[in-house]
Amino acid sequence: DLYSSITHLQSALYAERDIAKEIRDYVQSEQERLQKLNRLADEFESHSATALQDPDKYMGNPVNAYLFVKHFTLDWDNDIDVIIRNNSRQELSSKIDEMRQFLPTYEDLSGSVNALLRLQDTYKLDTAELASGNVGGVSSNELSAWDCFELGRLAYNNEDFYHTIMWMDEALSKLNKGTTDTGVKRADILDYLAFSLYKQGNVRRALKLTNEMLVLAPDHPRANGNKDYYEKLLKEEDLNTEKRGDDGDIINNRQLDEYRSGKEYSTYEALCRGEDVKENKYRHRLVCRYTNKNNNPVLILAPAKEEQLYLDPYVSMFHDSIRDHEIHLIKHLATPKLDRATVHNPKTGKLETATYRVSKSCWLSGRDSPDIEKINTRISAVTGLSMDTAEELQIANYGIGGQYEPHFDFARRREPTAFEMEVGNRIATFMFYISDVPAGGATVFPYLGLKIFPQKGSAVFWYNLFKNGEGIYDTRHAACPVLVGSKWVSNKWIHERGQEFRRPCGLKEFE
Ligand SMILES: O=C(O)CCC(=O)C(=O)O
Ligand SMILES: [Fe+2]
Repeated sequence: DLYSSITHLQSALYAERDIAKEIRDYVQSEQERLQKLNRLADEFESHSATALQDPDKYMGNPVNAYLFVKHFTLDWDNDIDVIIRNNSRQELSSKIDEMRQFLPTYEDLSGSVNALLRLQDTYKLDTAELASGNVGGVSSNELSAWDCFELGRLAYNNEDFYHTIMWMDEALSKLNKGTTDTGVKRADILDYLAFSLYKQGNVRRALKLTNEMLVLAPDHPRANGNKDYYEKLLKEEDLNTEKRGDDGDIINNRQLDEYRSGKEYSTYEALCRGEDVKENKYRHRLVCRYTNKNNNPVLILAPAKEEQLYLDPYVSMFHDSIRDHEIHLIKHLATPKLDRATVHNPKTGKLETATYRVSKSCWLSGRDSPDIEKINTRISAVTGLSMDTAEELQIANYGIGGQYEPHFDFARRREPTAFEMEVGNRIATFMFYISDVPAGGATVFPYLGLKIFPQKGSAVFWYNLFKNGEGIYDTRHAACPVLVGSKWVSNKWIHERGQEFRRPCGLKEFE
């Protein structure tokens, strides 16, 4: 999901605008064509009316006969046919077909639904709140009963009955509130809802809803069969087990938690929601300070504003460490572009304007711009580390739901290729936030209990390796799913080689 990019959907917005223009042009030319057709009908009417007064006399005139015949042969092919035929409609639909490549697909639809459902779980978002257009405090468009129904249906197709129930319930309640929705019928919602409830073990409510459905659609074949089946199941249950005592809504968060195995994942999700999961051991010793390692001249006028976040392992944040114009440049260099170009179309043999998606590299170096080189110099000044073995600046853009699950930035012993690298392992990570994120998208360290919410222009820095070269496993970290907005980060990985004098190796972890 690292690159689940929002820029793709943004390109679709341009395509939407262009399609609107094509439709307007089409309507305009159609209106002109219809006017011409009207005039043509007028001409035909008056001509035939005159001629039919005395057809023998009229056609007996050779000039009249010639003009009449010419009208339906030469004139027809040259002018009239063009007016009658609707070429522009063909043209419109082929232009729209051409633009389809930029428009969202069914794959995007299921991607966006999966993202939404995942966010709903991670951030414990209430279905009704979400449907009313409140995404964790940020407002969005409201969902209609039909929108909720389709969301539930997509979950159902993935056999995700848990979410099907939530969204079908919401579709029902929207319908009950009497929104003027024609897209979905109550019986259809009940159909999906009842079956999903049965699948999740809630036979009692499944039966109740199936009975309700049979009132609306008495001849529904599946519902009649299901009703008998559910009744049989419940009778057996009554005979074999004690009563549960309620109407058995056993779908709750506890079930979901059990489904999500592993404590790390739940710590990760709790941190993402902004919960405090651990006391920071170093809280009383952390400082905010101006740093200038090695009295680097780059920083004498504007020392780096450092905020320590953790001491062992060392994690800190550098505020205002990249300028707006640099951020602008980085995004510009890294964004896939829609370019218009005039090209030769082999089908028509003409020069035509076409729209292309031009993909730019997500890795930037000093070769791309001298400003990127300046950024390197600054990272070196701030961290005191050499940039000789730093990788190119890596740009990542996370769209809605985009996340990066817990991982290490250094290579483990069992990944031999990384150890064969001449530049060594990744000794440290320096990561810029180059956007704000309205909701979600924190960087979290589950073992340290650290949660860092992106601030445009700030950077996070940490060491991945002890002085003896061993990996610091406590640096395991993750990027939380983006709830609202688009998150941009830019990573600089710094390697061991070249740091011999700046951060000398030791035999132990710290000496
Ligand atoms: O985007 C983030 O917050 C973390 C990214 C990260 O850990 C990585 O790219 O290695
Ligand atoms: Fe990372």
